[in-house]
Parts: sequence; structure tokens; C-alpha cells
Amino acid sequence: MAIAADVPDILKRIIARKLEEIAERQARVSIDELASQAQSMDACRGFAAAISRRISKGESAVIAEVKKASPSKGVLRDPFDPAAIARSYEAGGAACLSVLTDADFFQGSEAALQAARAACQLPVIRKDFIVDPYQVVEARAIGADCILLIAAVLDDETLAALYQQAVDLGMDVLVEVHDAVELQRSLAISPMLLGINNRNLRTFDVSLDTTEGLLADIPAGTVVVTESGIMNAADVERMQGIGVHAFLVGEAFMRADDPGTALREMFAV
Ligand SMILES: O=P(O)(O)OC[C@@H](O)[C@@H](O)c1c[nH]c2ccccc12
Repeated sequence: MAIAADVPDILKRIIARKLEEIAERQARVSIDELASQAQSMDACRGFAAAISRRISKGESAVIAEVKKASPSKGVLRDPFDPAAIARSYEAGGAACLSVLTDADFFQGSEAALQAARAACQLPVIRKDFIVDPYQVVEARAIGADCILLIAAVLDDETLAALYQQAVDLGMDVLVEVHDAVELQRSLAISPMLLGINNRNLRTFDVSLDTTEGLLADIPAGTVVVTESGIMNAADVERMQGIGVHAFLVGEAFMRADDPGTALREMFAV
């Protein structure tokens, strides 16, 4: 267990550390330097489009996560080979990849994202705690096709600004919410992808009731991604039954010998 159970608010700790990390990085590589690296990257692969394509064919879209460890569960996979995992996910029918880049709490890295993306054709979201424009440019510079923005850690103005910055760089954005207030704040920017995190990042409690409870307040036509705690085919069927067809799944695949086979089995009709 990476973090003691009695730490009341992991999210606060993660963000405090993230701000230090950003300062350290800015001292090493300027944002201008990163921006020129970002410009020489190959084009984005179309993350939101890959999801919509599956859904319009009547299929579920799976964002398959590459995650070595998490603060709630400790190490999930060891040895951890992001390129091999990416190939396995692609063969198993994933629509997109999600790669954790946070080092201190998830044992992720930029190198993991680069290796995973280079090993397949799938669009990749940079999964991290993005709170600063520097990280958005950095995401594109390492090849990300999409970024995650977590409504719980951003005020309205910053959420809107980082969203627009990502779009200007050609990336897509997944906006993540966990409750009704975050949902209303996020709907104000009409996000192209709306994630509902079934895990409370403050307490680690996971319940699929979160997705079910928020769904009624989401306008038709919004692409909803149910995130976290999807462990088996019954969970998938429950979400499909309420009209949710995009999924972000990590742990269940990371614990499997072959992640892509686990994906195929979980989503087999
Ligand atoms: O491993 P799980 O329970 O299948 O969850 C995946 C993903 O939803 C989770 O890793 C996640 C969702 N939102 C986040 C924000 C930061 C870090 C991680 C996450």
C-alpha cells in the first residue's frame, strides 16, 4: 500500500506535489522549448473521433489504461512493459489508450506514454493531474492526443482556459467529474468527452451508482465515459443498460496476464 489509509485527502497531497514538480520542470525546460518540440510532433490521432466511431457502429468504446500502480491499490503490474501492453490492448480491440504519467503516486512516466504510443496506432490520453498550461504543452510534446482535466482540482476559469489551450494544440479533452456540482460546472464548457469517475479521489470509495446518479442531468448527445471500478462483464452490462457506451478501465486489465485478452473477454457480447 503506497499511501496510508488514514490520509484524509489524497487529492490535496497529489496536487501539492504536482505544483512542486511543475516548478522543477520549468527550471529545466522552458515552455517555449516545449512548444517547439510540440510543433514537430506528428499529428494527433483523433481520440474523441475514435470513441465516436465505435459508438456510432453500435459498439462500446474502451479506453484501456496503462497503469503500473495506484495510491489506492499499490503496484498492479510488475514487470510493467508499456509497449507490450499497448500492443496487447490494440489486438484486444481497445479504441484508445490511457497512460498514467504521474511518477510519484502512480509510478508512471512520459517515457511510458511515448513507448505505448509508438507501439500501436491508437490515440493516447495523458493521464495526469493537469493544473498548469506548462503541462498541456508538455502533453503534446510527448505525443499525447488527448488530456484529462479533473474538474475537482480546477476552478471554472482554469478549466476553460486549459481546455481551450489543448484544443488549440490539436488535442482532445476528457473532462472528469465526480458529483453534481462538478458536472454542472463542466457542462458550462460543453466538453467533447465527459468522464464520470466512479472513484472518489478523496476517499477512494468506488461505486458505479455515481455514473447512474449523474446520468439524468447530462444533455443527450454528450459522450459519457464511465471511469474506474469496471471489473467484469456484469459491470459492463449494467452501464450499457443505462445507455453508457464508453469505458475507462485500468486495474482489471493490469492484473490480467494478457491485458488485451481480458479486454476482449470483458466486452464480448
Ligand atoms: O483502475 P480502474 O479502477 O479501472 O480505473 C481506471 C481509471 O478510471 C482511473 O485510473 C482514474 C480515473 N480518473 C483518474 C484521475 C487520475 C488518476 C487515475 C484516474
